[in-house]
Amino acid sequence: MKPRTMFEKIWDAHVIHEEPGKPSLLYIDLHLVHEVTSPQAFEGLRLAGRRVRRPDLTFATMDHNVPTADRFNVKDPISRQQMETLTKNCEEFGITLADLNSPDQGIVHVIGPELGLTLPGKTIVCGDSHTSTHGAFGALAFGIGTSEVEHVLATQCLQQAKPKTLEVHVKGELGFGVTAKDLILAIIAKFGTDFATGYVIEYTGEAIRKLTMEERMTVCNMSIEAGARAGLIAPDETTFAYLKGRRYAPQGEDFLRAVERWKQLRTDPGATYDHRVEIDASEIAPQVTWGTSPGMGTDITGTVPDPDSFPTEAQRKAAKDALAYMGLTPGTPMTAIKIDRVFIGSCTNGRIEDLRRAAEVAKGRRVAPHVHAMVVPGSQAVKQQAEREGLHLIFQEAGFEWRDSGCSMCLAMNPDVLQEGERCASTSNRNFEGRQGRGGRTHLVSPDMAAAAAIAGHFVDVREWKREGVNKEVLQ
Ligand SMILES: CC(C)[C@H](C(=O)O)[C@@H](O)C(=O)O
Ligand code: SF4
Repeated sequence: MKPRTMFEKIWDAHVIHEEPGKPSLLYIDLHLVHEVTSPQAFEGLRLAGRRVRRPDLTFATMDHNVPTADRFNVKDPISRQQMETLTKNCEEFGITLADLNSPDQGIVHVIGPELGLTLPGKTIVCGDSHTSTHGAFGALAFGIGTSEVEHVLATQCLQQAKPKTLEVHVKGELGFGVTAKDLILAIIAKFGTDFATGYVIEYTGEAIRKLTMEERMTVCNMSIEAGARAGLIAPDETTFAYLKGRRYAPQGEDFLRAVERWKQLRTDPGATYDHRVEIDASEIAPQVTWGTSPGMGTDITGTVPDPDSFPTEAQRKAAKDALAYMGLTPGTPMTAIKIDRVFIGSCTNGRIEDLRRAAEVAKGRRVAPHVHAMVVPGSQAVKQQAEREGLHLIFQEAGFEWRDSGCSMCLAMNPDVLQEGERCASTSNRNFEGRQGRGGRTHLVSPDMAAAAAIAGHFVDVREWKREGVNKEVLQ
């Protein structure tokens, strides 16, 4: 048999029908549902008198609209309606729902892996662009639109044009204090926000193999910000160890058999990708974005760029507009940018390891007096775990707010929003105009960098803070 990439193996195993020049019909193994993109889909089913084809392969949660300070007090009428509608729909159609009372509730892309719903080799869809997160397990996972949500609910199948394959090879090793978030931000800054349009990325190389599952999720999460349909990382011992014992993962003998199958998923030697790019992890510094797209970022040691330094007219204009919106002046050192708010959370960086990293930086220090900082666990399970480890106390003692799980300030769909002109160090994945609130200014960073910025009141090179023997007081 011809050598195949991991993408081709998963694709081939799920194609139900194929015709030249037409999209293929794919079988979907797991359909994740949240309150924002599902109401019309269920309504469509109801109008057509259809049932959900596989309620057992469908799993729902509420995340975008959930208030994180007082979660049962949903004041916004649209938010409340979306959440109530989801509850009603799940009851009527027999779908398991992690609602506000459930210890399983959380951001859809955090709970799927946590519960072991996300497994290697599966096809996974959700009406949400960051479904790419689940690719960290070697699952083909991508976002779909509301009409497609309805189609999958009704049939458990989906029409899809076959994407091309792109290898992003990450050689070397990430340096001290440099995280998976910095890696993906650097990849997007280097190759652009559309370099992977039409492709499924497979991340390969030494640096990727060394990442933990949570770090791999951070990388795959932002594949969509590079334009990719999905991101994939081959499952290995790290993956299997993470999945072992998870509630919905195969158990006992079944697990061992599954591992044998999952091992076959990796790209065969000699298989070719449609395109390939390479980056050296050892050359990456902690990143901070300065603009209004995730690709507009630079090293913490750098400066706000001069729009005139960009090669094309379109880029020059985009940079100029972005700096005007962000209220930044070319040549300003990144470390001189003062911030008002800090948000640590989201499906990019709201998992336990992210909170541990941030807590390590925050420990024994104080949030700067002019900064309002908050930590929002990605799920209730993450929250429980963090509290067992005492991380909440570290954060609270340092002056961070400690919240309940939800999308929170990743996007302005709940009470956590930036005010006009406020500047935020955020561990989320999008820095578009108005993303965190009208007129709000978002700088994307790692959890480590966000925690350090909260304390200093401006961006700092967290590597300095992490080096042993350094006098903390002096650095502040
Ligand atoms: C609300 C939802 C449809 C949206 C998405 O698809 O990604 C949101 O999660 C986001 O991050 O912008
Ligand atoms: S945390 Fe942000 S990116 Fe993730 S699903 Fe929620 S809104 Fe979308």
